[in-house]
Amino acid sequence: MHLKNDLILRTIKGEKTERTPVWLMRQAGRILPEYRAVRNSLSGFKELVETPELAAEVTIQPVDILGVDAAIIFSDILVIPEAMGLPYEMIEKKGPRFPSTVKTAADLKKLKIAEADDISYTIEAIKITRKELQGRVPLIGFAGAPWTIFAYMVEGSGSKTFSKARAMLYTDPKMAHQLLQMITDSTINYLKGQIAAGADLVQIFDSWAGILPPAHYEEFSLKYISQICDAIPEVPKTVFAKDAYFARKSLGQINCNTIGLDWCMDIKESRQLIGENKTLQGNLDPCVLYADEQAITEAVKAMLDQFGPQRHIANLGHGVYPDTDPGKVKFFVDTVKEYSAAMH
Ligand SMILES: Cc1c2[nH]c(c1CCC(=O)O)Cc1[nH]c(c(CCC(=O)O)c1C)Cc1[nH]c(c(CCC(=O)O)c1C)Cc1[nH]c(c(C)c1CCC(=O)O)C2
Repeated sequence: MHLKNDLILRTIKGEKTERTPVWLMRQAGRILPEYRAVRNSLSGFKELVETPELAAEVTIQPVDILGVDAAIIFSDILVIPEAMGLPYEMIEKKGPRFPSTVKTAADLKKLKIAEADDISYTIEAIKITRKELQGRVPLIGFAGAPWTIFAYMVEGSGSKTFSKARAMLYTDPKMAHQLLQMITDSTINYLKGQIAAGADLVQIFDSWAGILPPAHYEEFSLKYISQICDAIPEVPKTVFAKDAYFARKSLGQINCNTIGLDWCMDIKESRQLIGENKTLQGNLDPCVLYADEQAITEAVKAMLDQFGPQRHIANLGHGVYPDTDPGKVKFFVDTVKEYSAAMH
């Protein structure tokens, strides 16, 4: 389908553009009252994820309301473990929980490699979204990085330390690699399904990258992210490895197009480490959006000046926080558009 706004795709190729594209991680859900309204009409988060028409509706809301330059499909990274045979629950105000976790070889044996068809609700949601967007903006597909998915499958929930998951890397590295490979194969199947359904680009979220020592990061995370990137030549790929400042040089060498930066990563230093051939995405501190408009304007300008006019997709350094005023988010989007247009 012809895209009326392909700023992100041109920026990823390194082309000169009329302004910097902008979207927000976790823009679908979390902040909009319009999302809450849809969500409250259902039994909970999972029902929304599994109802394609409504998932498509909340995917498009931020495009209509905030004016972002891309939609990201409404789903969750945890649909992969579920499709492999390890279901999750989403506990209101607390987050995800796995009633059973992977502890032993017997637990591993019960799992399978997921096919895209096992997550047909999200594949269907992508088809509907794509149709309803009518080419207004590109649609981003996504998955969790194998290490981050592994962390939830072994730990069973969120955690400050993920000590059960990290322990397995020392106590049974062979089993850890087996599980990581199964997650990787499942993720490749799933992302290929998303692309066939109409995703224009994909992002891999390695939310728990930063808790691994650098050598473990290379062995247990980057290796598998790299496999995924190599297996998906069809569309541009973004890798966001939160807190993995130590891995920026290696990330610059894998087969992806864009690297996401969190707000603690120095922009110029990141550009030096990653090199000139990748597009960078990020990286405003999500807390800037609690400040007044003048402070937001100054922070946006400082960010845009440091990234420069090319090979930059403006975003926050992590997902937008749930209690952020949507008006401030809109102001952020508008400010990026206005100031970057002047800069170009
Ligand atoms: C670690 C992780 C998860 N999910 C995700 C990550 C990686 C990104 C990151 O680091 O923030 C990714 C994700 N989750 C969701 C999306 C939708 C698309 C988007 O707007 O980006 C995406 C891309 C919806 C969601 N996923 C979740 C919600 C909130 C559920 C609700 O109350 O409606 C949404 C909109 C629930 C979720 N899902 C997860 C957690 C820890 C939680 C609870 C805390 C929270 O994020 O609100 C796992």
